[in-house]
Amino acid sequence: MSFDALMVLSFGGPEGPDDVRPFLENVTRGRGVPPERLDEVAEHYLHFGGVSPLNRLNQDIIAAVEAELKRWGIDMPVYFGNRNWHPLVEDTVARMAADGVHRALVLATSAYGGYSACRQYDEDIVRARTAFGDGAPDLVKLRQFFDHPLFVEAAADAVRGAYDELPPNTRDAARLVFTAHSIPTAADAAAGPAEGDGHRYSRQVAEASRLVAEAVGVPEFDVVWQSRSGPPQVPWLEPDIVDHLETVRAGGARAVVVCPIGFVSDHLEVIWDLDTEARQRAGELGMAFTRTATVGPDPRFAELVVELVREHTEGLPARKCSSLPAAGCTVNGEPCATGCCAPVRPRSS
Ligand SMILES: CC1=C(CCC(=O)O)c2cc3nc(cc4[nH]c(cc5[nH]c(cc1n2)c(C)c5CCC(=O)O)c(CCC(=O)O)c4C)C(CCC(=O)O)=C3C
Ligand SMILES: [Fe+2]
Repeated sequence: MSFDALMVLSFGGPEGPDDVRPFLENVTRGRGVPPERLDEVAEHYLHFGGVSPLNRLNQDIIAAVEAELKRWGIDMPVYFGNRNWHPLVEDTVARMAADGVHRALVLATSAYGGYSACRQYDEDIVRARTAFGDGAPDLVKLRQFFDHPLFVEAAADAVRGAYDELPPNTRDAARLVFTAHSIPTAADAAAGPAEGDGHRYSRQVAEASRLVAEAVGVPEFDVVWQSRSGPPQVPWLEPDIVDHLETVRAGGARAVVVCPIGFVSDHLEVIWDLDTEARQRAGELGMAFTRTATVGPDPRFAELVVELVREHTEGLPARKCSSLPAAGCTVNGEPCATGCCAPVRPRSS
């Protein structure tokens, strides 16, 4: 099938101190995130001058994908739109329509299923198309890629690189720990098709972690969570990385290699929650700490994106390393299966 364009659809992040509050309001509208948590997160952004690294990193990804498309002789402009900050997906879809785009592919910058990682990007697509009205371009979302060999290989190389950074005398006693964004346990239970048994997000994260550890040849590792939000009485996936470091130390480790397998880019939750908080906790516990690079800047990430594009334009077979479903390919934001990854709204208190 032919497509006129590719849109990279991401989360968005503030570009300066004055953006931080309105950005956070956009992210958390109607989601029951307590104001104290918002104050805390605003501080994290302000610590970096109110600028999230995410937008620039996405621009870098776009430049690499443009070059890779060109290398394959694929003539496809790449657009950029976000859920929560400028350029907002609504504006991008309007610009695409004005440029004469009738049908486009969409890369959501998350490898996984689940409401926040997949279905919410479908909602963004619906919102943007509805805002434009008649004549909005058709938008076909690329599938989840957590077990694509290029994703796994790029992450595995990053893990190898992180081991090399550890003081040599700690390497043999280092523990490999994978992290992904925590979500409410109810959201994880609802992840996947309505008819399925849920937990699509946590299972895919565990599977990606297993594949990467296997590629590196590390037999024992942990999968934990980070960046919990929401009110304390609502259960989220646990343990948290910072708490988990104590368990790692108690197990006799002298160093920890943390791989943020849940993310494509070194965005704020990676550089704050891992490089600042987790690193500090590891130091207090007397452990060496290294955090692996995310895969976004690796040339294999752009190769992966172009492979996903070619699955649609050339019928290229989907390469996968696991037997877990890689769903999330949707048309105009319709769920990929009945009730797939339906939102679990927090009960308002
Ligand atoms: C699964 C998942 C991903 C991975 C998939 C993907 O990448 O899409 C992800 C990515 C990201 N999350 C990000 C930032 C934030 N997430 C928040 C809040 C939340 N995240 C959630 C889940 C996820 N989040 C959830 C269930 C909430 C609770 C509120 C709600 O139900 O929506 C909040 C509110 C404050 C708080 O932390 O409480 C912020 C600021 C940024 C940008 C960082 C930057 O600016 O550099 C990125 C890439
Ligand atoms: Fe988040």
